Amino acid sequence: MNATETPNTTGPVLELKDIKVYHRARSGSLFRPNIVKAVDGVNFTVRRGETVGIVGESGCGKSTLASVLVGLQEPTAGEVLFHGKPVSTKASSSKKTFGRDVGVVFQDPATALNPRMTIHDILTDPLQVHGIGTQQSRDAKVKDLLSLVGLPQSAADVTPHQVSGGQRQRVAIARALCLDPSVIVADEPTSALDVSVRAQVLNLLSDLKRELNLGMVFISHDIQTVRYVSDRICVMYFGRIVEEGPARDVFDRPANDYTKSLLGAAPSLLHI
Ligand SMILES: Nc1ncnc2c1ncn2[C@@H]1O[C@H](COP(=O)(O)OP(=O)(O)OP(=O)(O)O)[C@@H](O)[C@H]1O
Repeated sequence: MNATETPNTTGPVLELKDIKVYHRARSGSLFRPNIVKAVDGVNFTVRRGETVGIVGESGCGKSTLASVLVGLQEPTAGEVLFHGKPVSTKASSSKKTFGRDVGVVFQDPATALNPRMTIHDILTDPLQVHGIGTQQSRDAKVKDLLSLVGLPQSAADVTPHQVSGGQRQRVAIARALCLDPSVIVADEPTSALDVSVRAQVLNLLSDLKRELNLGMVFISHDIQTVRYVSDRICVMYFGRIVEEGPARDVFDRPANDYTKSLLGAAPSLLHI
């Protein structure tokens, strides 16, 4: 992606403009293809120090949107702006620059982390790939990251499968932070975790956003979880954002019928 080298620090760090991702469905024919509009004209902005929550039911396009946000998918139409400048996933050298500035946390740390690598190596690998630092400075970075995410220093020497699920997700968060990104995209980061540790991971993400002044995009099917961490909420339905606003307003005074139905169906915060 073609990220800018001289960031504009006052405006949004990330901006999506009329993003569309269309797929050709298997059910169509060669001459009359059926088109699936996975994302259909999405606009939103993320500023440093704020969490934007994206919520919607399965199939509404959240994962597709996440893959556009982290540069894994080229949109059919629309523009991603990073620090005010357009980026393109087609330009591979600049994609690397953008990739450094957007950290990603996926749903399941058990599959997202290489089970054969020690946590030390998992955390130094992105630094090595980008040719950043010396062995000594990378080792120091691992120490800083482990304490930042609340893991003991001894965790560096073990593999992901030797720590608990909640600790594994902390490792994944540390890895997302190791290149000092300005934005984190967290796609269902607590859905694969035990209920008992979900709140801890959510609190960690909120603390890191504040401490590091990160922009954060938090994606979940669960409106209660999204409410817990988000400053602003975008409600997605069939590829579109049908409601957007400050988390409290969306929660207390939902304007859209779909948002109301999501809220009506949501379990209490105790279940997150
Ligand atoms: N490669 C593809 N080809 C055809 N249709 C696709 C493709 N990828 C996604 N879709 C469709 O696009 C829509 C949005 O999918 P997406 O996975 O983004 O939704 P989601 O909200 O993340 O759902 P989930 O939470 O279940 O993953 C769905 O109808 C899905 O079937």
